[in-house]
Amino acid sequence: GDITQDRLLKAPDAEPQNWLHHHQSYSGQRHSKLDQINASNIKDMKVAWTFALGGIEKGGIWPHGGLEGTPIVEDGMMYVTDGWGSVYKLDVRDGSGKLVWKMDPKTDKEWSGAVACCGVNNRGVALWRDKVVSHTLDGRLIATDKETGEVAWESKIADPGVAETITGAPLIVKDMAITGVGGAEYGIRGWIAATDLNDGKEVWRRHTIPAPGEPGHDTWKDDYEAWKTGGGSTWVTGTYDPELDVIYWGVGNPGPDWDSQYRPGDNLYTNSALALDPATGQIKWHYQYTPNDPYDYDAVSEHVLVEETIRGAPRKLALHANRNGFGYALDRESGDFMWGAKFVEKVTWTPGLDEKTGKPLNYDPSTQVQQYAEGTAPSRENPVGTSCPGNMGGKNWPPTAYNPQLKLWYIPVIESCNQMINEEIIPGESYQPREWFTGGGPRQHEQIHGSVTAIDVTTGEVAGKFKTHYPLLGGMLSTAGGVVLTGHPSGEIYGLDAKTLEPLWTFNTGSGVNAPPMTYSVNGKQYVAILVGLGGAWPKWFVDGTKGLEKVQPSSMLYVFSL
Ligand SMILES: O=C(O)c1cc(C(=O)O)c2c(n1)C(=O)C(=O)c1cc(C(=O)O)[nH]c1-2
Ligand SMILES: [Ca+2]
Repeated sequence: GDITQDRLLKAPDAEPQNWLHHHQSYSGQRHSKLDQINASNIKDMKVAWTFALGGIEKGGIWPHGGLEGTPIVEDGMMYVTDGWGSVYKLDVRDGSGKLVWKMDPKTDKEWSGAVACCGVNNRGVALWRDKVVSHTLDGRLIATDKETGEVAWESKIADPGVAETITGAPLIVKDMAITGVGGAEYGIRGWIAATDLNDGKEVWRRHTIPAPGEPGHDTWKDDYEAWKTGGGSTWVTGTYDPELDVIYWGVGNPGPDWDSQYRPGDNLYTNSALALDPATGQIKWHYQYTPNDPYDYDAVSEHVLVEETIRGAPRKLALHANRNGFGYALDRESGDFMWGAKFVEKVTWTPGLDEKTGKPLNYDPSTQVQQYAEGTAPSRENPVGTSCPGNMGGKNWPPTAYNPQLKLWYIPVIESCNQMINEEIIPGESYQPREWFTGGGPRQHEQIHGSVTAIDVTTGEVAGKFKTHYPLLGGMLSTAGGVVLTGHPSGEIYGLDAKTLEPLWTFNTGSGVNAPPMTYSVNGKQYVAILVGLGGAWPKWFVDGTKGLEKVQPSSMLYVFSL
């Protein structure tokens, strides 16, 4: 069918059998109304069918790719991507998956695999009108005919000359594709771009690091143009509130990551939530989580839009689980801080958040280079800092889910601490286009674990934890059947009770899971689908902190379950 703006708006209620948005709805709740599979019968869930994708060839510095995408399903047709951006259309109507077409964008593997900081990643497609819209790691936006699999047009929107890459799925708002970019580890100046889907032309491009004269530029206090290489990537798909007509998008870490002395000041709009006007890309408000970040605690993660009563007043909220170990509820009309919740067991870099402002308690607005807790931040004087969460964060990109009946928000957690090493960046000398510009790097030093942590959104309190041996690198699905699903890097998929987080069902896929589950229904039967294949940042950044995972073999499979 024709995917209109009206259909995208109504999809989660009007057609719960389909999954039309990357985050399942504009609100990003990843909560499905389907309830055929529920807490009492999930124990009987079995493999219905599987499908093998490609995309695990080596490229550049990466030993192999993995799968991180969320499948999209419309009326019995499924669209999935592999890490190199090939799109597969599968006919899933008769309880199996048959390939209809494959669109291979012929991504430049050597180039893009050499400048992707964190793996050969592609998190999926979006649907618009009669097109499938997707990104490639080498910086393109592609519109493919849904019926034929022929490319209708493509547009180069990121600049390979400065190592800009694209790993996220597009967000479709009013005939535009909204795209974020990666590359902060190479000193890019981040942006969010809107492309007109009728002709592939740019509508606006909002840089996340303000130029001289723009609001926020005065938070870059150096005198050698650190803003030009200031990072602020935007590599995770945002959300959209159609009533307020606002796009919410998270911004990544400042560059260089671990030499915060190179970039004195708060470094707006890095590590911030941005509320954007979809017509112009103007910033309506911003909220910065970790000013002058020395740890790589980015804020790229999705902002989940929910409505709840807090301290007696109904609020429109944006929920965000930050790499710094805290979950936040912001009032999404004003950007005001509502509550903060520590969702990891161990946070060492700050004693907590200010109750009123949500800023780290040891944030000092009168200094230009933040110290935070002693010994945690790497610096030129003390090059080795040790901090919890570690540099992968208490939660990385894998999406959260929200159950509006239970008012519970489920976070896929990484429990870690690690050393981070400072290397001084020399103004005017250190920066080379397409060269690493991190000002140091991480070192793992202890085994990393994980959990699903549930937060009660009305209070901001932790309501439950399901502990996992390895960090959760995949993401969450919540359903009206009262279950929560997630995958584990050593191959298990868990179905948990939505209230108690008690495991009700486990299945081992035989490889590692690095992608979020989704659900759909066809001919009256509900299915749960998940891509399987461990890649992402893990093969390069995580290995010493996750003993045992080196035995997990690369794979590139789609698993689909039903009763
Ligand atoms: O700053 C950036 O531009 C950027 C981009 C990406 C990416 O696009 O995948 C990651 C990161 N940073 C990052 O810090 C990180 O931990 C990470 C993990 C992953 C992954 O897919 O597993 N990507 C990225
Ligand atoms: Ca980063």
